[in-house]
Amino acid sequence: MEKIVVHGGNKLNGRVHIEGAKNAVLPILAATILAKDGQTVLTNCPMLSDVFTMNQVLKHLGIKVDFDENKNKITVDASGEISPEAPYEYVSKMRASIVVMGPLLARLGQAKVALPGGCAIGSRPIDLHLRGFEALGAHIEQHDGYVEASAPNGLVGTDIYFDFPSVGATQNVMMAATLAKGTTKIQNVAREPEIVDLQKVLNKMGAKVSGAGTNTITVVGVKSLHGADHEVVQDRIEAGTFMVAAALTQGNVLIENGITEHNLPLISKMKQMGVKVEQERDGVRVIGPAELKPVDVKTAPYPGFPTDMQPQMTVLQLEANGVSKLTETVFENRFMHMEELRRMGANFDIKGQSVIMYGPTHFEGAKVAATDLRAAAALILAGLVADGYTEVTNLKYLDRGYYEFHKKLQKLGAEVERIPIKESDAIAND
Ligand SMILES: CC(=O)N[C@H]1[C@@H](OP(=O)(O)OP(=O)(O)OC[C@H]2O[C@@H](n3ccc(=O)[nH]c3=O)[C@H](O)[C@@H]2O)O[C@H](CO)[C@@H](O)[C@@H]1O
Ligand SMILES: C=C(OP(=O)(O)O)C(=O)O
Repeated sequence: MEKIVVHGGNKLNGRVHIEGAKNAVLPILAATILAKDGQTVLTNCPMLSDVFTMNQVLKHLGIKVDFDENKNKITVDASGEISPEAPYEYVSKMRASIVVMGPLLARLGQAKVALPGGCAIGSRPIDLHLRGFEALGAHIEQHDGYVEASAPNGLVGTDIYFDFPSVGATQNVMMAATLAKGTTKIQNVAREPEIVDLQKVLNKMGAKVSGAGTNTITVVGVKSLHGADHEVVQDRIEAGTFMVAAALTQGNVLIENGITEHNLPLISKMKQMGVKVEQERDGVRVIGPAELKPVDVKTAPYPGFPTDMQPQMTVLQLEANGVSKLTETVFENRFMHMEELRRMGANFDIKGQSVIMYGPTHFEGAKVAATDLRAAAALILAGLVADGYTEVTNLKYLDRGYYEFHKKLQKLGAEVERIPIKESDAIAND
């Protein structure tokens, strides 16, 4: 086991390279299940533990997967016989594996996937996914911790309305509909850039999907799909995390090839706080001010403020001079990082879905533990501006979504290292 040790106080300066998006590549890997012919070649794939887990899921299904890590390239060949079952060992490691269900059901007329269960940020049910499959004509049964879907005569296109624009349900149902008979219209869908990226891949594979990025997606069913080549879209959450790092440390950082339009809610709030954000030829430049102004933020589905930037944003708000509020509307339990930040000197009250923060904070280095992926990033960010040393443990969460985070921070001038945990420390962390 390892920990990250940060010595705070350095301003970040320089350029940072951003990887392909975790939340785009995972559903795209699931989509490769649909290709009965040919290979799918994905480039700009981030080297993250979640990506390795999804590769394992595909391999378990009988699909050939080759990850050329030097080239960030994954080649998938799903042309042979495949199995309909994704077992608990894999699904429990990563909730996103539930998105294999739509492609399996579409291709095989059946799917058996372990129920993913809850996680640190909330309960995360899959009722919207299942209702979508049922509307397409699938029969659903749940037993022994598994959900089984079957449609022996194939799925049939229909009109579907989601009560909430769930990202995973949108992806799962749009993939299921690609091979359905007739047309499927899905309303109140998620509009995230990762949904747009999935639509691009599906269409390259021969599907007829339109509307991604709006609140209605239309899928005209086709007979079969084939492999395709695709470059995965940039990770807007990794980009946003480095934007916050620059703003927080009074730094000056160029986010290489940053896609401003994917981070508008974050950029708008940072500008209100006094941060300079400028589009340049090579990317987005972020310059942190001497003093941050307080702001109120509310998370919402895209194009609202992303919940995946919420923990990082709370660190920036805590550093601001005055009272800030953050309201979390997407997940019911995403303030776990706040108590760790309290150990570093943060002063705040949690009232229902909101946290009221009293800045500016005099962050002090402490031993803290990550509770989930973005919490891990937030604690490291706080360490960048804390007096003394901050030690962050539970890095398995960080590795789900950030590739060599400490090395990228080092390159920008932070004093940060990743080192093995001594046995005596590990006991304290159990
Ligand atoms: C791999 C991936 O892309 N993960 C992202 C995806 O997760 P994920 O796809 O799981 O997120 P959803 O949009 O589905 O979930 C959002 C909310 O809807 C609820 N819900 C969802 C489905 C359902 O059937 N019933 C239901 O009630 C969830 O409990 C949650 O409160 O979108 C989230 C919201 O932007 C992000 O935080 C995650 O990083
Ligand atoms: C919550 C996240 O991911 P996942 O849905 O994969 O847990 C995230 O990326 O912040």
